[in-house]
Amino acid sequence: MQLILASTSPRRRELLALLGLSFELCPPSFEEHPIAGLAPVEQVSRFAMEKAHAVGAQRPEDLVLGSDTVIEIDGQCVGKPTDMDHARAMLAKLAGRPHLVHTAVALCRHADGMERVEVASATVVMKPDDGMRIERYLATRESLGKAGAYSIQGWGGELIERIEGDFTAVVGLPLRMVARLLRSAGYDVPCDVEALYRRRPYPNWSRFST
Ligand SMILES: Cc1cn([C@H]2C[C@H](O)[C@@H](COP(=O)(O)OP(=O)(O)OP(=O)(O)O)O2)c(=O)[nH]c1=O
Repeated sequence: MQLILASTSPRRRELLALLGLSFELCPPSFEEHPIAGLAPVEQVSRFAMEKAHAVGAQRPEDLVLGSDTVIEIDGQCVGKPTDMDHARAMLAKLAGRPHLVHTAVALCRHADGMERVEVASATVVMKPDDGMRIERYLATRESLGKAGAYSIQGWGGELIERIEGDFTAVVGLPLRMVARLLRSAGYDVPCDVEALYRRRPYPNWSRFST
């Protein structure tokens, strides 16, 4: 049984590789169509499951992992910015306050109908904008392609005061949860996950670990 990561995200590929597993990458053919009125946790679960099933339908014997990350603030979902102005508006909204980052992990295997999905949520507290911090950050061009328009593992770390929760959930793949889900689906994960969380071998992980 092959493990497939249904993702185009380099961050998810790097994070899953930290578990020391061999896996194949398959981009899901998938478009995010948010459903109005759906709570952010339900929305993110649906997207993760849809990504997993988009690949699972082509590879019925294999174990497919899909994931999705959204930000929640004031009960609303914030996804990825469409352009730099959108990124600026997102960061201004997040500045000086806490928000939630939800990352869903979905597993499916079409051959036996197995599917499961779970969400890891972390709180991220942003520094207030000092009139320059956001503009300086936008100049790094890191915002595009990132939920909430920032990258905690990159220069975006400068925008963040602290986090409460799993750092890897903020980056886009909560590894403790992934290992547990894979094991519960009968997949061998030989990695010592707790030792990995003590070593924190990813940019900014040690800085923000809780
Ligand atoms: C908040 C945050 C998000 N992100 C990224 C992780 C995800 O790639 C992205 C959220 O968008 P997603 O839509 O969850 O994923 P994606 O389109 O990038 O990749 P996939 O092919 O798996 O659907 O934001 C960071 O890299 N760092 C962060 O601090």
